[in-house]
Amino acid sequence: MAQVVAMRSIQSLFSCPTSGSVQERVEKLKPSSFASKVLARNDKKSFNVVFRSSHITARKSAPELIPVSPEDDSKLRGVQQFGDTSVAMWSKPTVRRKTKIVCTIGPSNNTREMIWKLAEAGMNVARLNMSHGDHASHQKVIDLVKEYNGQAKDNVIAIMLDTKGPEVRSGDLPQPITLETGQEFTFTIRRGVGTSDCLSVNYDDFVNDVEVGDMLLVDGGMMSLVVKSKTEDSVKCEVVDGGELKSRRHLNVRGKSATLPSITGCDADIHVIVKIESADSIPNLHSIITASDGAMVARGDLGAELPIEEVPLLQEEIIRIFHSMGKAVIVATNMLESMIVHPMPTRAEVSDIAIAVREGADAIMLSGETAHGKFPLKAVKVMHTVALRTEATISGGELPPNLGQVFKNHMSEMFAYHATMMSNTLGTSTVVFTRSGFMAILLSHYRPSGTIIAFTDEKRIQQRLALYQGVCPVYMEFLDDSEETF
Ligand SMILES: Nc1ncnc2c1ncn2[C@@H]1O[C@H](COP(=O)(O)OP(=O)(O)O)[C@@H](O)[C@H]1O
Ligand SMILES: C=C(OP(=O)(O)O)C(=O)O
Repeated sequence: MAQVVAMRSIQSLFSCPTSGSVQERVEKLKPSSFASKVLARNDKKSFNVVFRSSHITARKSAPELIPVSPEDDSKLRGVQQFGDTSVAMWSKPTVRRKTKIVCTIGPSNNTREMIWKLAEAGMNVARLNMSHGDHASHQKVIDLVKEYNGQAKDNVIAIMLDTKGPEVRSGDLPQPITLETGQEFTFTIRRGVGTSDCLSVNYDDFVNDVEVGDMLLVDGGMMSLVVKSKTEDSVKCEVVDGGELKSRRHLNVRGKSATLPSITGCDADIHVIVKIESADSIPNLHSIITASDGAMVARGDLGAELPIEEVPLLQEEIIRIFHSMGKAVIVATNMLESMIVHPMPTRAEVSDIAIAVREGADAIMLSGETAHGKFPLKAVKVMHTVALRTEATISGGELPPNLGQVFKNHMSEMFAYHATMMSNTLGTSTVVFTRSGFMAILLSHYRPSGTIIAFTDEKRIQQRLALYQGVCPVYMEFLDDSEETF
């Protein structure tokens, strides 16, 4: 069953003035005087009550639940007011953030308390990087997310397993070592080596793949070494840019893709998101799209294998191509890197988030910022606020160019297209009833201005839909008679 209904959204407490001049907006954004601060605090109280007391039902209007901490409420009121770009006849569409946030789970946030707090702060997808941690620790996180989902009515968290794919990594070290510029350092394919001048790599063909003169990049270029000589099992290098080398770091050869075996098949009923991380994948994007449900723009590895100046162009291109084919795209790596150690992002990082949102990414990702950073919650809140603010400036109504050619199901596309048109014109949310998730994904593809509230009778599908731009997935039991369900 898949049914689409255009639905009017609650206006809640938000007022909707027209966008105003830049000067007016700047005035509004200036720090408030004491009097207005007191007012804002009083406002916040009622604002919270209204938000927290909303529930989603099939018949009632859509709720205005925003996964955000209470202290952000006053800021968000501002966001809504300044971002009214709606062309809608009746009202401004909902202010729920559409771009989803992926948080990598690691030592900084793998507790029950932190998973709950991250979810409340805006996490939509929990990512487990299988290159780190062990199965038991990942299982614990999966159980915690399931527990959270079990008690959260309408804020479900998807789980993304980042499998140990075809990547070259250095081995484990008892403690980080310092590489000094100019020193000799050896990588070996022998297992279990981890001293101050020699370290294992996890890839047996490493010695065959690299050549004398190649530049090896650690963590996408945080450190680099030039290859001086090779033996049967080792590669002797000289450190060009030194630094602190920790366990299990990414290794790339500048400008080369490793000839690593890739995953060839998968029987499980899972969504497959491919990581676009090698130079080799770029000419093959079209076949990759067909074989996957979406893509992650792995900017770290991409920027190591290709010249860094190509990364923003590739990001835009990958988003465009995957989106035009109706597939999800996640923009990953370094989005708020400085927040691993600082409580405030750089302005360039804020711009980076805004660009990914404007380019139409379904999701934006935090890696070390949440996995081992000092400010995981603050990082999520920054991402949430910047995405929401940016989305408020994007006018809806632009349709993907290849209408009727993506999903090969013209009737569904027609429904999705016209529902999007209607909801944009009326300034409403869209409600869809979907068993497989297909119709919700199709609607997301058209990027309506309002939220897509997707009711499904499959918990698995509800979780999966959490990744898609603009989709608010809600579980409900469907009755045999669809009239009764509605
Ligand atoms: N499950 C985990 N256990 C321990 N540390 C982790 C885990 N997941 C991530 N980390 C830490 O967070 C960092 C950033 O995560 P991520 O970007 O996924 O890793 P990487 O860049 O190594 O591929 C990792 O380098 C690692 O130090
Ligand atoms: C996302 C990436 O991979 P990882 O998290 O494994 O560093 C990347 O290379 O950008």
